[in-house]
Amino acid sequence: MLTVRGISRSFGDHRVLEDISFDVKPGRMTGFLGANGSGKTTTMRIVLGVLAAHGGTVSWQGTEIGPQHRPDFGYMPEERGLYPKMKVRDQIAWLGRLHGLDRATAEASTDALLADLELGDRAGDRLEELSLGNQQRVQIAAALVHEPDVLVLDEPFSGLDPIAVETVLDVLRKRAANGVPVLFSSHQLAIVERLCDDVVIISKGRIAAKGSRDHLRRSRAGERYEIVVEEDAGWVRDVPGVTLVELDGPRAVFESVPQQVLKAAVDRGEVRSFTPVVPTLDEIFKEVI
Ligand SMILES: Nc1ncnc2c1ncn2[C@@H]1O[C@H](COP(=O)(O)OP(=O)(O)OP(=O)(O)O)[C@@H](O)[C@H]1O
Repeated sequence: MLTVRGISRSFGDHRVLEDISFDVKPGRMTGFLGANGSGKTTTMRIVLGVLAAHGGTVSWQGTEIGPQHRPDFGYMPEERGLYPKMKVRDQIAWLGRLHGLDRATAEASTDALLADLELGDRAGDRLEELSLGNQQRVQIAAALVHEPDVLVLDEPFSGLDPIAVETVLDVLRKRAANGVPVLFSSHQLAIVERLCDDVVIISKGRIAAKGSRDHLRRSRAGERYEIVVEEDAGWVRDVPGVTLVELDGPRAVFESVPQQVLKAAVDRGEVRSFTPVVPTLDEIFKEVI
């Protein structure tokens, strides 16, 4: 498990991280969310050890991380750092060798990854000849080529079309299914909602919410319900104690006194559906940041 405890960091007088703690568990995809400038990249750089924290610790498998752990990590930095003029396959295999793989293993791993990322036919092209989305996939290959034990990916889905997102998702899920903890930042909340098991949301350098995606959503479901009836649901606002949140013809979203609303609806005629409203990650995000 990757454990982040009490991390703080300032740049000059500007405190950008304060008491950041979370876990990235084996086999789980952890989405790291926050508005622009909230401190995601700074946190990930500290996790990787490329930036020092001013307080707190980062541990991997119970040991505080140090340079000896570098080969265990697969890192996709925010500032993408590959060589535009180098051929895709040569570049990825070379990175594999830099991480200690022998030539045959590096090449085999490169070929398998390029195939999984649907880049096999671009293997002999120079990076600069690829579209931005395909260059992004090459960056992902670069982070994965040495079969790292833990993945830290800064915005791996930015710039990908929906089909490419699926391709990359499959590749990352495969790693997670093999027990690799995956931490990734993203602004694409719909993707995070589908993909991640756990979520960490930071706001202005502090943890705003964290936990399993499902628990986070359920725990914030609160007292909100949706009812759909046969005809206009405007009467819901007249039920004593109710707070009407939204009304759209036969559909009403409201808070409190669910039993009374349901009983009134049954008395009036057919109820099409009656469900608690579980907030989306998008709604939780907007509420906590
Ligand atoms: N090297 C640096 N020197 C000074 N300030 C920095 C430095 N790196 C980051 N910051 C500041 O730290 C804060 C957090 O930045 P960071 O890049 O971690 O945010 P982020 O959540 O990754 O944002 P984004 O979503 O826009 O990528 C910002 O206010 C940024 O200006």
